[in-house]
Amino acid sequence: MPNTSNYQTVEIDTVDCCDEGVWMFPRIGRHTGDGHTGDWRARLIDISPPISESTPVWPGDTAFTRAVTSDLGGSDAVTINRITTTPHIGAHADAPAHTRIDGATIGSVPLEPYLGEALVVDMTGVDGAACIRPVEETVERLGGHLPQRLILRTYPKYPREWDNDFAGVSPELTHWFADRGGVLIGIDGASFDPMDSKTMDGHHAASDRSVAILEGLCLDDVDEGYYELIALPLKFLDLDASPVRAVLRTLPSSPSTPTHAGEESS
Ligand SMILES: N[C@@H](CC(=O)c1ccccc1NC=O)C(=O)O
Ligand SMILES: [Zn+2]
Repeated sequence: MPNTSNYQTVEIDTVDCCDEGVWMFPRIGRHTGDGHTGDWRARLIDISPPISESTPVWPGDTAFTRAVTSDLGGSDAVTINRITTTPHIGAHADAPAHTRIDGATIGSVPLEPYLGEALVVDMTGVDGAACIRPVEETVERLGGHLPQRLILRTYPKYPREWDNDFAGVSPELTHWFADRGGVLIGIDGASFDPMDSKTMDGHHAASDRSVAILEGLCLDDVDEGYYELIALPLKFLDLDASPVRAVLRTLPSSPSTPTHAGEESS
């Protein structure tokens, strides 16, 4: 059978990030969309922090623990763990049910927001909640295109321990983005609202505008620019959130994607 796919996996590199590494899946192929032709290499960048018993969680929330219930190291035929954890751990998706009594649970939200083109914006120099101006500036600098997903980097280095001072997402940014067709906002901080919030305005703005929420993304070494986001929540029917395995796949237009226009790919 001829390979009719646009892409071929050719090798795997790893680059350090968040202890466990950003995985790079260099792929080579012919990209025929976006006006690009010829060979290019796509990388898969893992933006999920590792989950283990040392992963920080919200003070008072349920930490990750595990216990072996069946053990290959003993006399059992298989190894099985039992886990206990808050679903708000590591990279995770919040459901409307997290802040709304009648809100949808994570198992019943639509999946489209969690897959597709995303813009990563560097907010590391911004004080307080992520706001509109840096997004406008980045969009302007990159040629004016605003995709439906926005990923906000506020940490120069993702914290290994709990940080009380994470930046939330301003409700104004969520409304501005939703007005322009936005369907998802992701952030590296632990929550859309500051730790002392009682009103959860950042979460409510997202629910009001049907903007999906990702929190706890590890964006170390991710440059500003356009990527494909892949970060599906699990189908937990009754839960308020779900961990996600979040990755960014580079596009021909992503930072440092080499293109060799005109060359034939095999
Ligand atoms: N909004 C945070 C979680 C959160 O707010 C929280 C988690 C555990 C215990 C208390 C919390 N918030 C306020 O009391 C999140 O979405 O991950
Ligand atoms: Zn959360």
